[in-house]
Amino acid sequence: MDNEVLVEKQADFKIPVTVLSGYLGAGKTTILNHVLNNRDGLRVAVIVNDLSEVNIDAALIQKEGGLSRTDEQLVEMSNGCICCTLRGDLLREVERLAKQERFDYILIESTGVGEPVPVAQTFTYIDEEQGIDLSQFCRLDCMVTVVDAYRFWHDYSSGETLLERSQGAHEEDHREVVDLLIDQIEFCDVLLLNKCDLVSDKDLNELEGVLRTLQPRAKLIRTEQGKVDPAEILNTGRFNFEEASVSAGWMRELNAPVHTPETEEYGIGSFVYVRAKPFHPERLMRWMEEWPEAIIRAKGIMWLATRSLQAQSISQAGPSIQFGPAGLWAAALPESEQHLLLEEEPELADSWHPMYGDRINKVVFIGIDLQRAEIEASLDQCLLTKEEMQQDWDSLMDPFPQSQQEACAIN
Ligand SMILES: Nc1nc2c(ncn2[C@@H]2O[C@H](COP(=O)(O)OP(=O)(O)OP(=O)(O)O)[C@@H](O)[C@H]2O)c(=O)[nH]1
Repeated sequence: MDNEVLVEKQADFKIPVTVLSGYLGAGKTTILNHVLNNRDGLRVAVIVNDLSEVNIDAALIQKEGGLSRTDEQLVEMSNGCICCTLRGDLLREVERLAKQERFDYILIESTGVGEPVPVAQTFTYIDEEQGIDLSQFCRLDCMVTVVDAYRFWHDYSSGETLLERSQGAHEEDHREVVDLLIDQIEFCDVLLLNKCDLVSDKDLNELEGVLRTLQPRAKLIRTEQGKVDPAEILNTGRFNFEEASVSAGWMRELNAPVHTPETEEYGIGSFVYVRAKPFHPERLMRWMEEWPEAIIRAKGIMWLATRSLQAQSISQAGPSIQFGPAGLWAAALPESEQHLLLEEEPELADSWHPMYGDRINKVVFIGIDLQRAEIEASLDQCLLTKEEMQQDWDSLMDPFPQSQQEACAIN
C-alpha cells in the first residue's frame, strides 16, 4: 500500500466499540476476560461500569484480563449507570480514549441494570448539550446481550422489582426485573446464552426457541464460562441502529405482512390479535387480571371505548403488565393534520375505517403452547357488544390509569 493510501486509511479510521449488556451475574465480566485473553494483539481500552462505589468487575479485569499497562487502558465508571446518570461521563470518556489514537478497540461492560438503547444512542446521535458527536471518532460495532441460561426463567417469573432486590439504579427506580431482561434481549446484535453447563439440552433448546422468537435478528451463541470466539463480538460490523430498533420479535410480527410460523417443536408461537372495535374497559381489566400463563410476551396498542382520543399501549413480559396512554389516534387530530398524515403514510389510508379512522386493537402475543382460538374468543368477549356499540361509551366505568405518569403495572 503506498503512503498516501495508508494515511487516508488511517484518517478514516473510526475506533470500533462493542457493548456488553446483561442482567447481574449473567457472566459479562467472565466473557470480557475471556475475550481479552484471546484478543490477538488488539490494543484494547476497556470501560467497566458499576453501580456501586467499589468497582469489583474492574478489579477482576485488572487481575485476569491481562491488559498491558503501557499500551492499554482500563477505565472505571462507578457510582451510577452509563445508560442514565453517567451518560455524559461515558461520552467524554469515549471521546478522550478515541482521540488518543492509541487503541484498536473499545470494549464496554455495562452494569447489570443498564438498558442498551440509551447506550447505543450515545454513539449514534450528536449530544447537543456537550457538543460531542461520537460518530466522528467511533463506530458502534456490536451490541451484545448476555443471558444467564440457568436463572432466566426464575428472573423472568419472579415478579420482583429491582428495588425489591436492592438493585435499583436510584431510589425511584421502580423497573421490574423482567422488563429489564426483555429490554436487553430485544435490542442487541448478538445474544450470548451463557452458563449452558448448568442446563439440560432439552431446556436449552426450548429457551433458545423463546429467545429467537423474542429477538429473531440477533445471532444466538451458546457459551460456557464465557468462552466465545472473539470474532463473534469484535469487528463484526453487525450494529445498525435502525435495524436494531425494529428487530424485536413482536415488532417484526406486527409489521410482517405474512406471518411465518416458528418451529413448532417446543410449541413456541405467536400471533397478532386485530379487531376494529373498542374494548369494554372493565371486562378488559378483568381479562388482564387473569392473564393466560402461556403468554410470555405481549405488546401492542389498544382502543378503550372510554378513550376515543388516545390510543393505549400494552406491554407484558411475565408477571409485569404495563398499560398507559400512547398518543393521539390520527382520527382525533384536526382534519388538516389528518390529511397531511394520510399523505405521508398512505398505508394508514388503506386501513382507515369510515367511522373510526385508525382506531384499532392490535396486539402481538408470543408464548409457549398458545391456545390462539381460546385467547381470541375470550378477548372478543371483552369488546363492546352490538348493543353497547349504540350506547354512550363515556358512561362506562374505566378502571385503567388515566395519565402516562399513572401508567402502571396492572397486576
Ligand atoms: N457455572 C457457570 N458459572 C459461570 C459461567 N459464567 C460465569 N459464571 C460465574 O457466574 C458468576 C457471575 O459471573 P460474572 O462474569 O461476574 O457476571 P457479570 O454479568 O459480570 O456480573 P455483574 O457484573 O455483577 O453484573 C461468577 O461466579 C462466574 O464465575 C458459566 O458459563 N457457568
